[in-house]
Amino acid sequence: MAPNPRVLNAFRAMRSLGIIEEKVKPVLKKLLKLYDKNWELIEEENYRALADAIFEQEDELAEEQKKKHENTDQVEIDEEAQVHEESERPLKRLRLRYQEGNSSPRLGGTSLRQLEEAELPETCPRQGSQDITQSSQPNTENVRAGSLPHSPQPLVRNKGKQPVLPKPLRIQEPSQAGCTDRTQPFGTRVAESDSVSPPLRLREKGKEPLSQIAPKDKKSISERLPHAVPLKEPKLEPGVVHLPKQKMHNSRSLIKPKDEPFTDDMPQVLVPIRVIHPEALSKENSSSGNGSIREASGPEPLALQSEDGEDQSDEVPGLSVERRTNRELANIVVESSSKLQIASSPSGEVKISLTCNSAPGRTDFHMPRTDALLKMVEDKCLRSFKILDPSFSVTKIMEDMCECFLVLGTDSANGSQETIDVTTAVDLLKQSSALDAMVASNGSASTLRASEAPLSRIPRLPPPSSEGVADCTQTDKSTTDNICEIDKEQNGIEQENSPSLLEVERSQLTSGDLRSLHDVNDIAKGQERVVIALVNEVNNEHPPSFRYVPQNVVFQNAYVNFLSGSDWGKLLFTLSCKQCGNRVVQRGINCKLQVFMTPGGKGWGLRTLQDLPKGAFVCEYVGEILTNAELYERVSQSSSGEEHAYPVLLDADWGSEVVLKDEEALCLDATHYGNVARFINHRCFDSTLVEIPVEVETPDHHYYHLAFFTTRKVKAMEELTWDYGIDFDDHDHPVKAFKCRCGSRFCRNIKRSSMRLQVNAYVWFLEFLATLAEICCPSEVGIDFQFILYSSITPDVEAKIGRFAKFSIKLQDESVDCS
Ligand SMILES: C[S@@+](CC[C@H](N)C(=O)[O-])C[C@H]1O[C@@H](n2cnc3c(N)ncnc32)[C@H](O)[C@@H]1O
Repeated sequence: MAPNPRVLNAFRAMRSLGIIEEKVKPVLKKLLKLYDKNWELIEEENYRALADAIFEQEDELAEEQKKKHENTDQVEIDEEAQVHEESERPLKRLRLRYQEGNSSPRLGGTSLRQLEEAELPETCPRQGSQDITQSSQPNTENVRAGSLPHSPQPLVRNKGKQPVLPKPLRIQEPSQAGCTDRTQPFGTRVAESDSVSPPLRLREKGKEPLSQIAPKDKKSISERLPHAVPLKEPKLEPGVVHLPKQKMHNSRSLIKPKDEPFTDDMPQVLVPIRVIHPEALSKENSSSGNGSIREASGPEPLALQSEDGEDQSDEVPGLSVERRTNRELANIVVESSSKLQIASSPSGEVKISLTCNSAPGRTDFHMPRTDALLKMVEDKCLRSFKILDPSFSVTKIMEDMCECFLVLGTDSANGSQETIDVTTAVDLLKQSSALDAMVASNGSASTLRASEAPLSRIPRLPPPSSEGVADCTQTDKSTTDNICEIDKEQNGIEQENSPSLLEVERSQLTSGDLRSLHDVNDIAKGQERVVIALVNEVNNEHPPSFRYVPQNVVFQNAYVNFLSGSDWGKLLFTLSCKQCGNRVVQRGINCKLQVFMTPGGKGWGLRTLQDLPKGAFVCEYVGEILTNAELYERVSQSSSGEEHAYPVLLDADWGSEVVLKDEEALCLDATHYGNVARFINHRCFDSTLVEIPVEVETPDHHYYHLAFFTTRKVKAMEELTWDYGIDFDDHDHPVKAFKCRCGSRFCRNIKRSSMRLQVNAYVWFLEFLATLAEICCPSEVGIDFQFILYSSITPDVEAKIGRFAKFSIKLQDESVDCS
């Protein structure tokens, strides 16, 4: 009998991850049984469930073996335990989470045992309710999730949530007819003087009572801070964008993007992130000028340098000893001259090992080097890991996954040694943003981290001071020409407090750039692939004061976890799901944009100079990564909300029962440091952009990027807008929302008659249902929704709803009670 092609495909998929058939077979059998032969569940996400189940089984086997070993030699136990504890801790913690019924919202993170316990129909990742909340995305044509009648978010998040298997992203880039991914909204600012601008608030989903995320005994930042923009989920072309999970937000929260990352099950090691800056790959040629693609002239400036390496963990309340230790370790590793080796033996075994030699001459990291710490590094890092099976090929994976011109080592085909010196690897890595992402987001424990050392990382900023950015505002305002001079003192302060930051910026800017804060011909000062001009044809307002950074920067205590694991299989598998989204975001802005003074009183805005297709990546929301506590501090210290109109909360603890403290939860504040996204204005309805969270460095939920994608075709010169999700009726908010001038038909800031509101609510609801049906019931499944529409609904709304075949619409001359 001919082999089942689906089985063969499964084998093939696993083979590409380095898993041999012998290992696949039993697990596949089991899964098929569990899933009642529902192949789709197995095939989803490039066989993620299968791969995870295999990995899980391997882990369990290893655990068993370890136990056996422990029983036979008690003496060895102690030593072994010491050695293994560090690397295994994350896994243990992970399991603990599962045991506690915490997150693991995805099938991918579910063990076989769990699968057995689970009721398949319930856990089906395609089940409507989960996917719906996850993916309902506001869009011109579809429901604005934010306006949907969501039920209140339970206090305990995600408990009982069914696993959700995100579909692989299929990204289109603007240059190639569109891109996709996930973005995130942000804040508000006082455009005119009629209101105080609140920080960007969570996208309020209609007027639902949104859940309290904070512990009862303590007001979280989201409660204390004013308006924030809630995350809304894009509903782009089915199959094109993978939509993040959506959560309810406290209407007082700042923006909290939700996503359903792929690797809830991955082990974590808490170490400071050392993000490899996405180097632009090949630069595209073009003419310079407004919005044009910048012509490449040599290598892209290397990105931001890392934090200074100070033992800041000590300053961070609540940081565990483990975390500190890992931070120290990481610093030490970076500090040392390290050698990363990836090798495959003739028998096919692949090993990754790191050797660390103290480099006494180096002074660029401030972490004190002590013998004890170095010893720890040696104990815990100088190990080789058996990684994968014989069919695993470093070269192939790297080439396949990163589409880069990286060729690792030699003679992989004949099984001889492939060895990459870390320096060589780093040089090569610099040329591949995708590979950067891979290393950054999944670097195997302490192994790959070493390779980051020479690369750029998220810079850590000194606290803002009165002489710092704020002064620059003054300088900026007083400048009459188009250039805002940087306050000299600011530089001095930064130099003193954070030499690394200055160094980073120097590496990014020409000496001429260093002198100017804003160049209206290119506010990005050459840091983006494109030139972004700023024009003001409306009034005399000067360019705003902030420092342009193309990439997020870390402020003070913000602590970004670096998820890692010693399992390359997991690493690569995860990447295979995420690479597209990450890559498109990391490549940076690729379309022609312009900052302009809006004629409608919204202040500066952002527009496109070229037609954009639906689903095109526009830009990332870049700012300072702060803890919520730091943001609160900033906001409470500022006299007006205006200067803090740009923060966005990251939903750092979604997918977990654990409520992060304000000292741990993160947000992005583009007030002082930001990119072009800080100019994107709010629009209540029919906004052109949607925000999508993208995990680039780490698949945990603590930190991620926010990327903006178009929700529809956007014409050249159209303003790019985003629904901040502000509840303009929330008058209890500590900070009053700005008066919305979005001008959209369904502006939420316009007083309407109750009848009108009722109609609006009803329309929103219908749109929601339509989206829901579209997402969870693809065409092959019919849902016969019967709607009775209020007859005064305009023909275009009717058409919009009517286009979903699943809906049959009946018009009546009766009012509909929307409640
Ligand atoms: C993230 S900033 C957007 C850029 C801002 N317009 C500027 O000039 O820098 C958010 C601020 O812009 C203004 N804004 C954004 N959308 C608006 C809208 N629809 N109506 C009025 N003001 C708006 C508000 O002052 C808000 O606090």
